[in-house]
Amino acid sequence: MLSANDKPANGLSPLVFSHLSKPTPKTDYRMPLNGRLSVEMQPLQHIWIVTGPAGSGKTTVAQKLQAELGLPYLEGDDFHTPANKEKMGNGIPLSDADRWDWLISLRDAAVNILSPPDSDNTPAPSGVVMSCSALKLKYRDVIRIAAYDHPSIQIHFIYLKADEKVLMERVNERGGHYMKSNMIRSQFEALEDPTDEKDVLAVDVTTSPEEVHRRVSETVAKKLAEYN
Ligand SMILES: Nc1ncnc2c1ncn2[C@@H]1O[C@H](COP(=O)(O)OP(=O)(O)OP(=O)(O)O)[C@@H](O)[C@H]1O
Ligand SMILES: O=C(O)[C@H](O)[C@@H](O)[C@H](O)[C@H](O)CO
Repeated sequence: MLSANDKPANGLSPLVFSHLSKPTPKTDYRMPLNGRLSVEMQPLQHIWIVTGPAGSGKTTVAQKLQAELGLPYLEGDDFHTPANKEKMGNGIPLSDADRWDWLISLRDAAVNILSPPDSDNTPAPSGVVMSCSALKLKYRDVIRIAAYDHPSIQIHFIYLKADEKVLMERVNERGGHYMKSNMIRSQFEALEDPTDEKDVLAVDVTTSPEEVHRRVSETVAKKLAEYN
């Protein structure tokens, strides 16, 4: 159950850092200096980050969600350097240092999609869906910086929850992907379960893809209804 403090108020971003102090909303210099909209009136935009260890179904879920919401999509795997992919393909887990630039580039790509240059003559989308394992709290915090810098951005992690055995089976059956089942143990070793973080929507994915999609759709719809 949400408390009044959890509800988004008047277009201002709710604080997504559960462990940092609340920033004073800054003037957004993307707004025209003589702009008629005050910072508080900027439309909210959502970043939906489908998260979880390898094999949890991030790509499967995120693609369906982006189609359903009609939003642009960023596939986290596409942002890894060839060196990172080669490392994972050779069964070597990524280090924090390997993941740092990847997380920053993914976050910046999401922010850029939400703020197309005026010259594009395209309206800014109301959100973006991305897949990103974001296994540790500090990795999720790298993404949360987007909302810290842009108070109109709302961050939502959709955490796909399943145990190691289930993911091992799924990845074993999947062909043609650099990430093999020998990496699942290390993914769980790195995982800091995000379920209790304020901006996390946890979904049990130990069920069929159709049921997972239904659960995710329902969870996202409920979250969006809080903004009405
Ligand atoms: N609910 C499900 N039930 C059974 N199999 C599933 C389910 N969801 C996804 N899969 C299958 O499990 C495998 C992993 O799914 P997917 O590639 O979407 O996961 P991922 O989290 O994006 O993985 P990675 O992080 O390694 O890229 C795929 O073969 C996919 O078809
Ligand atoms: O943080 C990581 O170790 C990586 O991001 C992996 O999770 C992969 O990108 C993905 O899951 C590969 O299949």
